[in-house]
Amino acid sequence: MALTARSLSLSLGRRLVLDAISLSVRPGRITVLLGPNGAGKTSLLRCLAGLLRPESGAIMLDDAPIGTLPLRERARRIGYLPQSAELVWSLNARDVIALGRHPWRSPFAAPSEADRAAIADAMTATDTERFADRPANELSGGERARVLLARVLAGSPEWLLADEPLASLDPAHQIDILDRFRAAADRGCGVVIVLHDLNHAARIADDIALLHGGRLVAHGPAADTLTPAAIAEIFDLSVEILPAARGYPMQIVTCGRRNSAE
Ligand SMILES: Nc1ncnc2c1ncn2[C@@H]1O[C@H](COP(=O)(O)OP(=O)(O)OP(=O)(O)O)[C@@H](O)[C@H]1O
Repeated sequence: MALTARSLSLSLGRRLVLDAISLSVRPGRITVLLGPNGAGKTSLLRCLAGLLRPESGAIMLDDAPIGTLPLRERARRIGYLPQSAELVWSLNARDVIALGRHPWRSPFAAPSEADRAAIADAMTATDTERFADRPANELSGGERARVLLARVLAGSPEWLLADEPLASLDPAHQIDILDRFRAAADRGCGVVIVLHDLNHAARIADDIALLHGGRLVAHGPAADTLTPAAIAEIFDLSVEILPAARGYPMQIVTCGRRNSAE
């Protein structure tokens, strides 16, 4: 079982944003996509979710091109959390989260026991019970982000694709959510996350995919990919790598821009 990009190229407008990317991610593992702004992380994630059609190459889910899967099956199997989502519905947070069960429900049927359990689990995982009955469009940015993540988790997807899920969360909820991604992977879910924080990436990733200018520069365990040389090259940063400490397999200390720190 795998979610695979085969020689994937994508242009948006006149810009080549993904250039012959080949990458395979597996169930039970967390893959973090890292790279500077504009590197192509969101574009790759949207292709993996079947939301963007590449101009060449293919996305395969197991042995099937993703575009050949019925939409309902795709929605059941792949949970996609976009980078930012407006909440335009005047629904309370609980009802927004319950929308995550949509691919599993029959029209007009009452929620099943499985639906209710999945929604409750997702709310616990994201600590959203406290504001479950408030209108979702009146929540703070971080509260809204947790509701939208809960909505994806409620769908119990086999593949969880999340684009900067920590961006508006406070530090405690960032750690909670990283732990949730780990728990999902431990249950066999394949997780792909776009992050910007190098230490969060090192903490959570089984594998890191480094993107730069639409190309896949490296793919493998953090210790092999997050080297000072690679970070200097891709992010134009000078860093020191310190040994493992307190749950972090390595600590990346940013010293400054590559040139100014020399
Ligand atoms: N609709 C579009 N039309 C033209 N170019 C686009 C479009 N959407 C994105 N791009 C370009 O594609 C490139 C990759 O964008 P993408 O959003 O995938 O990058 P990213 O790595 O996720 O960046 P960030 O870290 O800033 O979120 C960028 O150069 C961006 O300007």
